[in-house]
Amino acid sequence: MSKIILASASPRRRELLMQIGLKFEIIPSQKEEKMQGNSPAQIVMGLAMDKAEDIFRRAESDALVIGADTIVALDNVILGKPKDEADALKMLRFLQGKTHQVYTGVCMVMADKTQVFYEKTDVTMYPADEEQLTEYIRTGEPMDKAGSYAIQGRGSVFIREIHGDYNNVVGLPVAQIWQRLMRDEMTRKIVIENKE
Ligand SMILES: Cc1cn([C@H]2C[C@H](O)[C@@H](COP(=O)(O)OP(=O)(O)OP(=O)(O)O)O2)c(=O)[nH]c1=O
Repeated sequence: MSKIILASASPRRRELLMQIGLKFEIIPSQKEEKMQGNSPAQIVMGLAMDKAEDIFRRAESDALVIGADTIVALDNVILGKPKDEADALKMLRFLQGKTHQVYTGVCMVMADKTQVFYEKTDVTMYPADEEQLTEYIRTGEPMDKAGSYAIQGRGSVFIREIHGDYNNVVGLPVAQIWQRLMRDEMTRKIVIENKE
C-alpha cells in the first residue's frame, strides 16, 4: 500500500486534507523558502516543489508526497508571511480597500510522475483604518499567515468579496487536488487505499 504524505507544518493544510476524507502522514519540510520565478504562479509552484521533493527523497519509494505554498500578490508586489508586527501592519495597509490575488502552488510527487499546479483566488478587502488594523495585529493571528490575515479567522471581518476557491485562500485547493488525483489511474488507486 502506498502512503500519502503531507509535507507541511500548517494546521490549516492538515485540516483541509482531512476534510476530503484522506488518511495521510505529516512530515514537514525544514527547507528554507527561497522565492524564485518571474510570476506569482511560478514562485508558489517552485516553493511547493522544493517542499514536496525534499520529503520525497526521504520517504519510501512508492509514497505520494504533497507539498504546498501560499502567497498574496497585488500590483506586482508579493507578500509572504510578515517578519514582525510592523511588517504585518505595512501589508494590511497596502491590502485594505483593494482586490488582491491569493496563489497556492501544489506539488504532488510520486516515483514516476510529478504534478505541479496552482490555484488563484481574488480577494477584495473593505477599507480599514489604522486602529482596526493595529487591533487585529494585536490578536497575533496575522503572524504566520501570507499577507498577514486569516480569512478563516478574525481576519474575515475585512473581507468584502472573494472570487474563486475559498480553501485555496486558507492554504490548500483541495478540489483541484482531488480532481487531479481522480483523473490519473495510479493516484486514484492510492486515494482508494487511503480513504478514511
Ligand atoms: C491568506 C491566508 C493565508 N493563510 C496561511 C496558509 C499558510 O499556512 C500560510 C502561508 O504560509 P506557507 O509558507 O504557504 O505555509 P506554512 O509555512 O504555514 O506551512 P508549510 O510550509 O509547512 O506547508 O498562510 C491562512 O491561513 N489564511 C489566509 O487567509
